[in-house]
Amino acid sequence: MSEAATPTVTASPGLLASLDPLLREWLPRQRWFAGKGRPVTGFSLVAATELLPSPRLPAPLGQGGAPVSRLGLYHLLVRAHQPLVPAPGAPEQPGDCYQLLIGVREALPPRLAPALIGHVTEGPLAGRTVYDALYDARPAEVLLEALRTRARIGRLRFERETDQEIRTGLVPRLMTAEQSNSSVVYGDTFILKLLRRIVPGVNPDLELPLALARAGCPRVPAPTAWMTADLAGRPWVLGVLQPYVQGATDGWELALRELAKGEDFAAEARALGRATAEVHTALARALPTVTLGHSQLRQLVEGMVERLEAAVQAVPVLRPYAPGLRSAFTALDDLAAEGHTWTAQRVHGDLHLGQCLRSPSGEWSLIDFEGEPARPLAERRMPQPPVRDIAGMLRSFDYAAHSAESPVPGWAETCRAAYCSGYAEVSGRDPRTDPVMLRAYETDKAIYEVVYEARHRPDWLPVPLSAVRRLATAGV
Ligand SMILES: Nc1ncnc2c1ncn2[C@@H]1O[C@H](COP(=O)(O)OP(=O)(O)O)[C@@H](O)[C@H]1O
Ligand SMILES: O=P(O)(O)O[C@H]1O[C@H](CO)[C@@H](O[C@H]2O[C@H](CO)[C@@H](O)[C@H](O)[C@H]2O)[C@H](O)[C@H]1O
Repeated sequence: MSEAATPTVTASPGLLASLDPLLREWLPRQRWFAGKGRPVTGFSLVAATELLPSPRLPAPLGQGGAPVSRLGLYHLLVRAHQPLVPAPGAPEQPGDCYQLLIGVREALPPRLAPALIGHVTEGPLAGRTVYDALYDARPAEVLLEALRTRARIGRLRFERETDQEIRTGLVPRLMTAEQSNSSVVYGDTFILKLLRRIVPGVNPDLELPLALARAGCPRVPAPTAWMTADLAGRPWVLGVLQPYVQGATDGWELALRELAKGEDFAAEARALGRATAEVHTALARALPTVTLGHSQLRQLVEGMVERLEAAVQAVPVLRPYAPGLRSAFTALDDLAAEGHTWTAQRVHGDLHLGQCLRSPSGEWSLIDFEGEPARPLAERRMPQPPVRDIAGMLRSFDYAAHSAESPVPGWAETCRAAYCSGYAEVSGRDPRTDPVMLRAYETDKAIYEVVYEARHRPDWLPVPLSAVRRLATAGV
């Protein structure tokens, strides 16, 4: 029986207490930590699974003189407690749940220095060093082996599509790019995305690619296997394994490369429009669609107005544009009041150039169907007008044009037109024939981007702000 398939204990008394002070320091420094700006004041354990038993001190010899494993491995789901606001004495509450893979060693070899969480001084792991085990080959192999063998370990469930095989001996490497989650590439054959912030229920990052692949849509890397936790009778999606598109370039990189050469991007933008329409058409066939009448539209518009108001509070530079931006939303409500209806369906939910991969043979795939992670899961899984994704891509062309070292006049406009034409060729619907909905979603996205940039990349703030200026006056 492989180590990964060995049934193990699902909790180790005192484990979390001994890690607590180290995690309080380490967790907020991670790129994927969603509660930035507020301290972590404690943790509660959602689930703990021992995947490899921890080394004993001093490291003993096993039977026949063979050394016993020097690596322990825990899979943890922990809820971080944080104050509601970053003020001293503010009431705290259990917040987001995070997935951690904790490696335990007596000492960390230098190659694992970037993975260090800290040295444990108390409790069952006292005297050992703990670290983010995804940086280490052996723990990453344990996960792949569990997926390959469809293991069940404690509450962890490793599933695989019945017609998909995973061969052994694939060498893992952690992707080090700054991301919302953590991904490990295995021998350039598979990529395992481990979700970091975990929510109960079906996650669209598995649900949608699986539905698309099963419907025969070739525009997504088809999930090969996935990992869930069975908690309180519900599956919590923890990770998805997909084929790795070797030599792929993402749309953002490609667009910037073409811009630097002064080239237009129309042919690729058209292909991206076609790919988006293929995905939308397949999603509309595979999953429910609904008709949005006035009352549903009103709710949608109210959501947009609320986000605008919250954004104005968070980023006051938006204030002078608020009336113009609001008019983009009320125009939509007016159209609905006249009896206009729209079809809503499952969509990508956070589409931009960085979410599109082009293979060396020129085929486009869409990835990362998680939606906007900050929004509640139920909202992310609701049918929505497909124009939402289109607006996301149009914003992305605008971002690329603004990021060019030497601007190419008309570049974004050409991309927009080509993308919409490509979309119309496949779907039969040109998004430009629905300008009120398009403006409303572009406005909503630009406002989101203003908040995102103010929080994460203040140097980029002028990019969405220039769109805000344009969109605030577009209806006047
Ligand atoms: N199937 C794939 N083949 C090749 N590279 C991929 C694949 N899926 C994701 N990637 C790479 O991994 C990066 C992160 O993936 P993504 O799903 O966007 O994760 P995150 O939610 O962490 O941002 C992508 O930008 C892309 O470079
Ligand atoms: O990468 P995520 O899916 O987590 O998305 C977040 O980060 C994106 C930036 O990395 C941000 O996208 C914005 O910047 C992009 C260029 O870097 C641009 O192509 C997008 O159009 C623009 O929205 C995204 O908004 C945010 O959710």
